[in-house]
Amino acid sequence: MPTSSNQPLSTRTLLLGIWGHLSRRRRTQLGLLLVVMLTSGGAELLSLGAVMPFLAVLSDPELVWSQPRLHNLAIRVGFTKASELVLPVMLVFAAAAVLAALIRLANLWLNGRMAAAVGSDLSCEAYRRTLYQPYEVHVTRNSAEVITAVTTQISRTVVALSALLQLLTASVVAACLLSALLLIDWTVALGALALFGSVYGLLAVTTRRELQRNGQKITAAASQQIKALQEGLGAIRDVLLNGNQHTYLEIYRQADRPQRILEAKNQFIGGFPRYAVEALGIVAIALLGGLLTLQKGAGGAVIPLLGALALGAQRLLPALQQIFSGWTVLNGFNADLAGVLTLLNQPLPTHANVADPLQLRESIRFIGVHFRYGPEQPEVLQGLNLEIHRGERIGLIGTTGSGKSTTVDLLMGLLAPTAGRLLLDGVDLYDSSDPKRLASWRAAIAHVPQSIYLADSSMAENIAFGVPRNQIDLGRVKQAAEQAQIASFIETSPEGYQRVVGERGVRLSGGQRQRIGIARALYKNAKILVLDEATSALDGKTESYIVDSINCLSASLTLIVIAHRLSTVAFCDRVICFEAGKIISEGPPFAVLPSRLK
Ligand SMILES: Nc1ncnc2c1ncn2[C@@H]1O[C@H](COP(=O)(O)OP(=O)(O)OP(=O)(O)O)[C@@H](O)[C@H]1O
Repeated sequence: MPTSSNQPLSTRTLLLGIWGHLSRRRRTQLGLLLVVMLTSGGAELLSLGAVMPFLAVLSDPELVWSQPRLHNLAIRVGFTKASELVLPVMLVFAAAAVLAALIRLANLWLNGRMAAAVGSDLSCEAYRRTLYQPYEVHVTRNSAEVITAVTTQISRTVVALSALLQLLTASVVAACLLSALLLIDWTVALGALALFGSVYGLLAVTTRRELQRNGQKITAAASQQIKALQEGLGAIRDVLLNGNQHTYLEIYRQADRPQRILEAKNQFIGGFPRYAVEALGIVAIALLGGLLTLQKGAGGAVIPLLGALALGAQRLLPALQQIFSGWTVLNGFNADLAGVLTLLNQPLPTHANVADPLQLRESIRFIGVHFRYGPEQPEVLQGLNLEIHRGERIGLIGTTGSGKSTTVDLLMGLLAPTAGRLLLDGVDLYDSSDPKRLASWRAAIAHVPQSIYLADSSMAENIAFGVPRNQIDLGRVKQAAEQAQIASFIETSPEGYQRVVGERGVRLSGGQRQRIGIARALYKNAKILVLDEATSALDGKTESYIVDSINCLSASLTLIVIAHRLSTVAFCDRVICFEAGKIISEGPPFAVLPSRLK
């Protein structure tokens, strides 16, 4: 399952793992973004460097004018007296500040765009890899956890990436500001670094564990929240009948409340040092001001130095705070990064996914097939031996849970045998020399499952399921609908095949949903048709019309019908009866069914 393990990987390892999934183009863009960050830092350096001359000229222009080097430079540029220096120096200072702000702004915008682009790449890649997982992976997963991973965890990963980019920008800016402060007064710069560095360092060491622990709990609660929503809304009929909304609300609340509280806690940890450190900064500057005045005397020499240091601190402290809060976000979202990385690390199948349908010539054969849903699970099929010939109509019957649906899932290549072999015309379905064999076999089969999933789109789109809207063959849709005995119902509505069925087909009856499912399977025009309790909601007359039209399809159509209603399989060539994962009897319906009907 795509959640983090109990032993969290370090944030660095997770980020490197995610980096490994980025395309070369994105990595190049991130490299260019680093250049923008460096420029941003350079601009900060420039604007801070411009403060000293600006304040020096403002506080005492004559002092500057009296410096031989500056004086010569000013004369060469065309100035004649000290007071003329004020305006140009002010303009240079303002221009440097505006330029620095513009570059930071561009940097901020690019950071956001880059985090969004990387987030979208990761999100699509995580979903792509999830979709490509074999069916056995899907049946053992909890869908709420998958939905949480593909939605919430990806969104939180985007926030973490954005925080990382801001952290990097702030680190470059802080390094540049510190270099400027080192040039202005190295003792003060080093003192500031030691003071603020140790405060933030101490906080980082003491809060890291808690941030990560909270993050893990938030992820688990987010998954519980989606589960609670799915359960409450999925069982809405029962909830309304039983009037137990409060029970479902309580389940939801128990997942939601701790999540919000933990999120607030992590946000507080990331934000609270700001106020403490700012106060510390002001105290340090006040102390420094007093000290410098005592040392150098009040007036002109102290003000520019103090001004530059104050401005440096005013810029440096937010940068340090951004580094810290970015770091807290990364650690707090550690569990989400781990979840996303687990999705990204899902292996992609080596065999092809799309292929032309396989033409079955003779038979499908199960030889000593065993199956279990997991290493710890009981055996569901126990040495199944069965041969189905091309064009045969086979009925599968038996007690509930005896393994009929599992058998057809194996037959369709959705599940692979735990032991034994499945042969198509004598060749193993999992023959490794033909990477297209499995996809080609799946393409040859149409299936109507026990519960049909209907998308909240039109009848036509639901029948031609998964076909892009502009490629739907409406003629084929109508033909399939007629064969499935649903055409007259669809055509009575003014919107006809464009009528929307509602989420999961809520606007339809159970029998109508089933007939759309049958029409969907018939649209595929497959040579092998599997009906798993596909007509259970239909009245006997409608069922027999459908069976008649399926029987007329083609002599070469191989039909496998699972049914509890024994009359449904009475038309089959052969009926196979299952019990506890084994075939207990098989033969023509007249031989097998009477004993079952007793
Ligand atoms: N995803 C799964 N994980 C674990 N066990 C499963 C899973 N799906 C089915 N089983 C188990 O496998 C056994 C066979 O189930 P299967 O659905 O094949 O039976 P069935 O004969 O089709 O039943 P029914 O007639 O009720 O549809 C059952 O005991 C069931 O509990």
